[in-house]
Amino acid sequence: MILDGLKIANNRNELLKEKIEKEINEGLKKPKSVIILVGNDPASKIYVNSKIKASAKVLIDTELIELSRETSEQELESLIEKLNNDKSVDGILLQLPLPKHLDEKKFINLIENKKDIDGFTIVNQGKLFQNIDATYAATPQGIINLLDEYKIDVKGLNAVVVGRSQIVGLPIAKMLIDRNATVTICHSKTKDISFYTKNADLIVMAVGVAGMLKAEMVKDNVVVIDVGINRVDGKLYGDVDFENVSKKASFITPVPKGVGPMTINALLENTYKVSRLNNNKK
Ligand SMILES: Nc1nc(=O)c2c([nH]1)NC[C@@H]1CN(c3ccc(C(=O)N[C@@H](CCC(=O)O)C(=O)O)cc3)C=[N+]21
Repeated sequence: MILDGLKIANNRNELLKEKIEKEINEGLKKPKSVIILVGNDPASKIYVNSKIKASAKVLIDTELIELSRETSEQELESLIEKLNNDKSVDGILLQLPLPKHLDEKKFINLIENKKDIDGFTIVNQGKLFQNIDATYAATPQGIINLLDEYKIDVKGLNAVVVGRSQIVGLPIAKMLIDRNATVTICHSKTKDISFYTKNADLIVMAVGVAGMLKAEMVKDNVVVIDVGINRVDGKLYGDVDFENVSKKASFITPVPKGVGPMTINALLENTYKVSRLNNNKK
């Protein structure tokens, strides 16, 4: 069965829109996020545009600030500080990757925690790891929302996460542990990934290698979550050999229309959340 991320995300976005609409009628301000895009990476532009479109549909205002590839550290720093201090701005999203001369960690952590709709700052990441309510990273949160919507209970499952990034692999592993899965994290130096995946009830692929998870690497009835977005000759592929793995899987996400739209939905839900915390200060 295909886990229809697009449909679920659309449903959740519709509910969010109704909630925001009602609050606007009651006199509250629209939530507002600012997206900072440095340089003109074509993939980043596509993602940013889809975030702006999705925001408009749920009545969240967005402002896009495009900076040149040559933006200095000083310029980016003062922009983030200005947005931190602007009470009309609820959320700030610094689109990654940044050009090489700009240190991503440094700038992400300049964003005020309460405006960090990505959940990427040290404090918000730390709050996830200490089970304190916060904005959590959108892709792992979106995956959990998708599993919840399909009532897939991960308790007691052998879960294998392939990929150990700060923004997907590590936080999804933590979220799955919290839901009582037994989690193994594999990565580029793992000797034999299929040793782990063959015994897995749930696999999260988040590495960025097109078609890496093959049918012979999984058991029957596995649940497969594909976070990969790999563009090959203009076509989009996940990290899973979908055609063959889908024959063995009980549930599987497609690419596109799987995790991607759920990520955007989680970002919108985070934006709404921070805006309502910020509201009394406007
Ligand atoms: N600060 C920051 N926050 C992010 O959340 C962030 C980021 N930087 N940098 C890049 C990644 C990537 N990302 C995606 C979001 C949606 C889709 C998405 O909706 N994809 C569509 C397909 C879109 C297409 O055709 O390319 C789908 O899967 O159906 C994909 C990728 C968010 N990211």
